[in-house]
Amino acid sequence: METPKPKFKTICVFCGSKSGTKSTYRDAAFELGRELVERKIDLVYGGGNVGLMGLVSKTVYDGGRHVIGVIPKALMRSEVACKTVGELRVVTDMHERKAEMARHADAFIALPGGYGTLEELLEMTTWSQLGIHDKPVGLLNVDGYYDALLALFDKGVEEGFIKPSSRHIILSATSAKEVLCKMEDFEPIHEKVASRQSWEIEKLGYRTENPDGQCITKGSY
Ligand SMILES: C/C(=C\CNc1ncnc2c1ncn2[C@@H]1O[C@H](COP(=O)(O)O)[C@@H](O)[C@H]1O)CO
Repeated sequence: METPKPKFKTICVFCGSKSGTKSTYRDAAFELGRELVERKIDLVYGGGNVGLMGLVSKTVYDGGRHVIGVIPKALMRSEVACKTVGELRVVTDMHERKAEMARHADAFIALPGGYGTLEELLEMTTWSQLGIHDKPVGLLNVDGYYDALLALFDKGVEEGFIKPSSRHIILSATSAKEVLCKMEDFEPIHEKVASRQSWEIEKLGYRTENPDGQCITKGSY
């Protein structure tokens, strides 16, 4: 019997530029890296060699998969270029970085992290809500790190700020295997809109079109 084609070719991982205080965060980063290798999935990420970012990228690279790091000029220092594994793409700013990471990825996963990780996770969630992309967004809730954030999203639904259907954009799980399974089963919430719109994220912006190819939304990140 033929092995089914892997659903994702490249996954973008958002995660801390620090490793956190518990070894479970490092274990989860390593486990995710190994799981990507096992499933023959390539990695795109923020390009740093520090914290959980460094751990995931090294694990995927050492496992023989392709790794693309996308880093803004301002964060780029010569010692980083030497230590970062895989292919390094230098972009002009943080906005271009996010668009470039999204363009390369078939799906997104966030591990524990700080403001940078949260900002990336929430932006990809917002783009999904708006129908700018229809790629799965996974959240690895290691050791309950994201419990408070998930509770806030539930409150957002209760208080009428988040649509119940949008609450399901973020696919949360406690292990790499589980989150990847959920992502494989993901059905885009914007199925109709997405099929009517063609979307593309170019280096400096995005554009969505109606079925006649006329531009209906255009902007830059
Ligand atoms: C250049 C180096 C360290 C500087 N730090 C970062 N390098 C690359 N990418 C980064 C860096 N800091 C944040 N990011 C992006 O945000 C996320 C992590 O931020 P957090 O606040 O630590 O959660 C991460 O996904 C990156 O895309 C030396 O390598």
